[in-house]
Amino acid sequence: MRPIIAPSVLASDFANLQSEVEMLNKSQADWLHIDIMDGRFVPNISFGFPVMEAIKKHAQKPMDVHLMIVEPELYIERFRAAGADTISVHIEACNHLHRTIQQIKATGAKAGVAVNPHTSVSLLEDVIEDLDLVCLMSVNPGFGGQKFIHNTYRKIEALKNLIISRNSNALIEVDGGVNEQNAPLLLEKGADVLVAGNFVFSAADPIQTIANLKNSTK
Ligand SMILES: O=C(CO)[C@H](O)[C@H](O)COP(=O)(O)O
Repeated sequence: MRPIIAPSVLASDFANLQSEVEMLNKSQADWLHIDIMDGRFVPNISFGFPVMEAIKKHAQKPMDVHLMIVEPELYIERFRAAGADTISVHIEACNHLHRTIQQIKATGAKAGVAVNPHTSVSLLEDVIEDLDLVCLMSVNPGFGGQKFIHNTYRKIEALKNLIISRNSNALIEVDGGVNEQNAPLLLEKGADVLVAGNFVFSAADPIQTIANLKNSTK
């Protein structure tokens, strides 16, 4: 099966956000990946509800929202109201992960959990059946344009085994440093969703670059 491609709007030209979103509408992108950073969970601040709502006004594809914030449970309903179709919270930011996953599902959004490079996927063992998505961070979160962390391949395999053993429907998303070179091996290991920021938006032809990622084969 072809991968789901989710370009990260974080790497787009914010001064021309409408045309960037229209470009994604025309492209083979499946989802728009929306990175929310609070300056506390990660050492960077991206954007919040008004920008997300502006994106939603023009987007013709689902919004995949990655919350890099502390206490995400305080804002789940607002992100859903702002247009999130999938909401991922960080396992490292949740004291009551099971409750937060149920809270996301109660809004009607798909529920995801994001996992930092240092966090073992084995910690998802008791919630994997409840998840629609696991976002494996292949860079330390907070910034686009970083180098892909190689250990991610091993984590995809471990996560895939966990998903199969628990009969879970969770998709495996890889986020950070994804490009045309590493995409085939990511897919071979079991990735379903590829997030790409700089690789797409710095390309001379982003539409063609998205098509190339979409056509990556195992
Ligand atoms: O979550 C993120 C950063 O925390 C970004 O989505 C991720 O880094 C993608 O950007 P790039 O493809 O440029 O690495």
